[in-house]
Amino acid sequence: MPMRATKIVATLGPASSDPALLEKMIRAGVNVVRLNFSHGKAQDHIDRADLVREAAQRAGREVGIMADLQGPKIRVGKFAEGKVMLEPGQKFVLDAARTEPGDIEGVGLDYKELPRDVKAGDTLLLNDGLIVLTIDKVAGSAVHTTVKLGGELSNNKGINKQGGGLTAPALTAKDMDDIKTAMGLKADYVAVSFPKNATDMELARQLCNVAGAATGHKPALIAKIERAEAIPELANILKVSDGIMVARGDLAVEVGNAAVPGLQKHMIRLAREMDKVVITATQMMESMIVNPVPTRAEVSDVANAVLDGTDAVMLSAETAAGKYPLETVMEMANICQEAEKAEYAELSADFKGKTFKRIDQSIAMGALFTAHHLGAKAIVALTESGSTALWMSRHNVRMPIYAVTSSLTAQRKMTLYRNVRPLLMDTSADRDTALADAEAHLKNKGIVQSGDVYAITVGEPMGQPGGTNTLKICRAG
Ligand SMILES: Nc1ncnc2c1ncn2[C@@H]1O[C@H](COP(=O)(O)OP(=O)(O)O)[C@@H](O)[C@H]1O
Ligand SMILES: C=C(OP(=O)(O)O)C(=O)O
Ligand SMILES: [K+]
Ligand SMILES: [Mg+2]
Repeated sequence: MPMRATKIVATLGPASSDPALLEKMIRAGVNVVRLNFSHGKAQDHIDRADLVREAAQRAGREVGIMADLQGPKIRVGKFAEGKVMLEPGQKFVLDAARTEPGDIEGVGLDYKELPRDVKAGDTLLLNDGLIVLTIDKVAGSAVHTTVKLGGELSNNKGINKQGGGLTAPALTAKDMDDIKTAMGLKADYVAVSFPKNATDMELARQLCNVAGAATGHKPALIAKIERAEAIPELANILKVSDGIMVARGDLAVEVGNAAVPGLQKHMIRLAREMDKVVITATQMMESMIVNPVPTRAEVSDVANAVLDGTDAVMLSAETAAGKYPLETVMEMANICQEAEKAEYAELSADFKGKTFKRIDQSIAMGALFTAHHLGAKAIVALTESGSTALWMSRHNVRMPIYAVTSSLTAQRKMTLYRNVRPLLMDTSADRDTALADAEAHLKNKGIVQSGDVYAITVGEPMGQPGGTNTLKICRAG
C-alpha cells in the first residue's frame, strides 16, 4: 500500500486533549494540529502544544502546529448551560452590554460594535449558517431578533451578516496577544482569519517578526480565505503568504453556498501555480461529530478535495468537540489514500511552455521529471529551507518526495506539504558524505532497498539554503 500523500490537519479541543488519544490520532495520520484561538484560554493552547509534542515523540512522527487566530469574527458569548435550543419563531436578543451568561431569551457578544453595524431587516447567520435570525430592531446595545432557522446554539459560536460587510479591523488586540502566545509555543504555522488583502497579511507578518525577534522563530503564514473581499485579491494575498486555507465555513456564508465548490478549485489551482500550500477546511466529515461513520457526500467531498490537489484536508469540531475524533482521522486517511489512486499524473502538461529563472528550481523540476519517467522508487531532496520539496510537491507524481533537512523548523513546516515526507538528518558534512548518509538513512528506514533507483538533489555549499545545483540518479548499494 503506498503512503498517503494528502496531509490531515486536526483541530484540537476538549475531545482531543487526552495524551493517549492524541498519540493514537497522530499514529492514525494527523500531520498538523490546529489550535483554534477562537476558543479556550492561551494557557489551554500552550498546554495542548506541549501534549502534542510529547505525543508526537512517543509516536515517532513529526507533527506541525498551526495557531489559528480568532480575527474580527463576531461571536456570541457563553451560556449558563453551555448551550440553548432555539425554536423557529421565538425571539432572541444579542446584547453587547449583557454580562451575565446567556439563556433561551438572549446572550452577550464579544464584539461590542455589532449593534452599530446592523439594522432592522438584516439577516444574521450563526454557527456557519446553521441558525438564521432576522433583526426586528436595534435598541442601544441590544439587537432584537426572530429565529428563522432554529437549532442548538452553544458557547462562542460565530455570527455572520448575510452578504458580508461587518466593519471590524483585520487583526484585533486579542490577535496581537495570541500571536505572542503562538510565537512562545513555536507554532509552525499562524493562520490569519478574515484577511481582506495583502496588507492584512503583511501586518500579521510584521507582528510575528516583532514577537519572534528574541528567539528568531519564523512561522509560515496561512491566509484564511473566508470573506468576499478576499476573492479578487487572491493572487496578491498569495504573493505575501506561505499558503491559504479554503475556509468554507465563513466563506459559504459570505458568498453563498453554491459558489464555494468552484472557488475551492480555483483557489487550489492558483495556490499550486504560485508555489504555495493550500488547506481545504470545514464540515469535511461534519456528521462524524455525532456518528461513527461519514455520509457518502462527506466521503466524496474529501476525495474531491484530494483530486483538486489540496495539500491538506482539515477537521474542525469533528476532532475538537466530536464523539469520534480517532475514528474520523482513520476514515479521512483512508479516503485520501483511495482517492490518490484515482489521480491522473501527467507531468509534461505542467511544464508545457514553462521557463524557470532559478537554478535550484530547475534542478527540482528536472529531478521530478526524470524520476517520474524513470519510474524511480523515490525522490530525495537535501533541503535546508524546504523550498526544493515545496516546488516538487506542486506537481502530481506517483513516488513520494523525501525531504532531508537538518533544520527542525523546516521539517515541521514540511509536515503540511502534499506528498512530502520530511526527515531530520545532520547534513553539515561535505556533499559526498551527505549523499552517503542520506542513502544509509533511507535504507535504515526501509524506504529504499539495495538495487532501488532514486533521484536525489543536493547543493553547494552544504547546509545553506538556496544552493541546489545537482541532480544525481542513484541505485542503492
Ligand atoms: N479549543 C476548543 N475548546 C472548546 N471547544 C472547541 C475548541 N476548538 C473547537 N471547539 C468546538 O468545536 C467547534 C468547531 O471547531 P472550529 O471549526 O475550530 O470552531 P469555529 O467554527 O467555532 O471557529 C467550535 O465551535 C467549538 O464548539
Ligand atoms: C476554518 C474556518 O474558520 P473558523 O473555524 O475559525 O471559523 C472557516 O470559516 O471555515
Ligand atoms: K479561528
Ligand atoms: Mg472562519
